[in-house]
Amino acid sequence: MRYAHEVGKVRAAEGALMARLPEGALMQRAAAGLAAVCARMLPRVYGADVVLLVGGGDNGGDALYAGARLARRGARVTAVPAGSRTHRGGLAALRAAGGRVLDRVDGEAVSPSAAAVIETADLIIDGLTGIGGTGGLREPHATLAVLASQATGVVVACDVPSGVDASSGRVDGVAVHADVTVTFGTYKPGLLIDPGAACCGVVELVDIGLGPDLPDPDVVAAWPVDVQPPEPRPESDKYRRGVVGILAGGEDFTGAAVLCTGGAVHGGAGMVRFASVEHPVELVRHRWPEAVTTVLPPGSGGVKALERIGRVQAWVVGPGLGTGAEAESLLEATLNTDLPVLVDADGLTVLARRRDLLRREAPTVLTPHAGELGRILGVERELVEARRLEHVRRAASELSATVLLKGSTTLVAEEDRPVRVNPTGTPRLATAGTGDVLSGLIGALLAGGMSGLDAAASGAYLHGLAARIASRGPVRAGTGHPSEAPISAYDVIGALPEAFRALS
Ligand SMILES: NC(=O)C1=CN([C@@H]2O[C@H](COP(=O)(O)OP(=O)(O)OC[C@H]3O[C@@H](n4cnc5c(N)ncnc54)[C@H](OP(=O)(O)O)[C@@H]3O)[C@@H](O)[C@H]2O)[C@@H](O)CC1
Ligand SMILES: [K+]
Repeated sequence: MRYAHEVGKVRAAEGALMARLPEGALMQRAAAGLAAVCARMLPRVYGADVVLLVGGGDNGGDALYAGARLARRGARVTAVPAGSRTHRGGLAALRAAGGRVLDRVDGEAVSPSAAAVIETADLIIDGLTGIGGTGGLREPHATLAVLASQATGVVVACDVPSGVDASSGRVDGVAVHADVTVTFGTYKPGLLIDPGAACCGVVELVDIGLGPDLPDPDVVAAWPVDVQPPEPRPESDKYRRGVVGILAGGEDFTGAAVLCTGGAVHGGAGMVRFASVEHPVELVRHRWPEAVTTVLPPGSGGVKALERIGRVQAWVVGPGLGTGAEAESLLEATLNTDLPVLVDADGLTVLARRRDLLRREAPTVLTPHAGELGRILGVERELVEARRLEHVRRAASELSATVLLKGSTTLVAEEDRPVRVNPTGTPRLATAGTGDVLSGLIGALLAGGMSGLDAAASGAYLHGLAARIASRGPVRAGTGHPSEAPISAYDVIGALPEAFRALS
């Protein structure tokens, strides 16, 4: 796992470690790591034009010491100081190494000479704000951040791209858009969660020895080895591998039923039981003959319906189900069982008015997007998008459920556990029906015996990986990048076997 700690924990660990080290040692470790990454980014350090954007705190100090190291290797280093003060030791080190220091930038008026060096630099180190940054960037930092983001040189953010809130990934206003972020001691949640994550480029972690002093992480992101879907054993039969029951679709909404069932069929379930009214059942039978289907006559109550369907090990309720009395009765019946239940889409709309149904012991997994979560919590969608970590945690705690918040950087939260941030995925996943595939897939993993947190996080991982596999073609000659194509929800289902194989 990649571990991320919020600012308070980083500072506490730093304090404990600094007490055992000579003064300035930690900053030298950070600066050495930063300079080493910068040197790797340049074709030649000797003669390269390097600009340091230097804020008033230790983040600026790191940039100055790293700049001094590059200057000693022959780079032409220019510091652009911003803010009311500048790190003294760092400034002296840069000057001693032959670096140039421009006049301090005040207000919005960045001098033409400062703007010109930023524009033409081979590499820009962003040392405006790190973990000490609070709120939206003030001037002149905001203008400098925009100039850096627009420049043609490589932008390397020191610890955190300035303008990104290190603990949450919030960005109020502008932020530096880096090609590489060199972060010290531990990842910060804001480097893994959008909108902050989108500002980071590639994140490089520099070990400065904080490890032994760091407590449990606040946020974690899986490596492939951390994702371990249930493996069938030689003695497994279809019942022991887990039967997932899907209650989805209606006369008007049939696609969700077919896609959700497809996610479960390719998600490793031993058997998929699908139940709905006649039309979606016909379509599911046609597309997924593997599924065992049940037609629910209109008006059949929830408990009776579950009896007709037969035994399952986990339920998925909601995609395309509608939000009326029948949908509510089915949702209530499944939540009254002692089985794991995943609630998605229309099921979440019903839950928004029936939160009482969530008083249960068995695992409950909710898979909202920002709008659905906003409806359940009674806040605007935009606010959820802007503060994803805060809202997913709040939902998990208030609803006593595992909550998977879909979107760019999908998050999975459970009370008192580190939040899982999904590292896979592609913006091409933002297309109709992919959420239905995800809920079927997670349902299969739940039925296979995974906990709510593991099933949701592993499902998100596999789903995002399948989307990448589906959208990416061969590497384009001369670019080093794979070609890409738009994908459909069906393509994601089709790529699930390869995503599973990539983990084994
Ligand atoms: N912890 C560790 O383990 C280690 C930490 N290290 C390094 O120290 C960094 C933390 O340094 P830090 O505490 O001095 O804070 P920092 O990020 O420089 O920001 C403070 C400055 O920013 C300013 N400022 C704030 N908000 C602003 C805004 N919205 N808009 C504009 N300005 C704003 C604020 O201004 P003020 O509020 O004082 O006017 C002040 O001048 C950390 O990220 C890492 O790089 C490593 O060297 C060693 C290991
Ligand atoms: K920075």
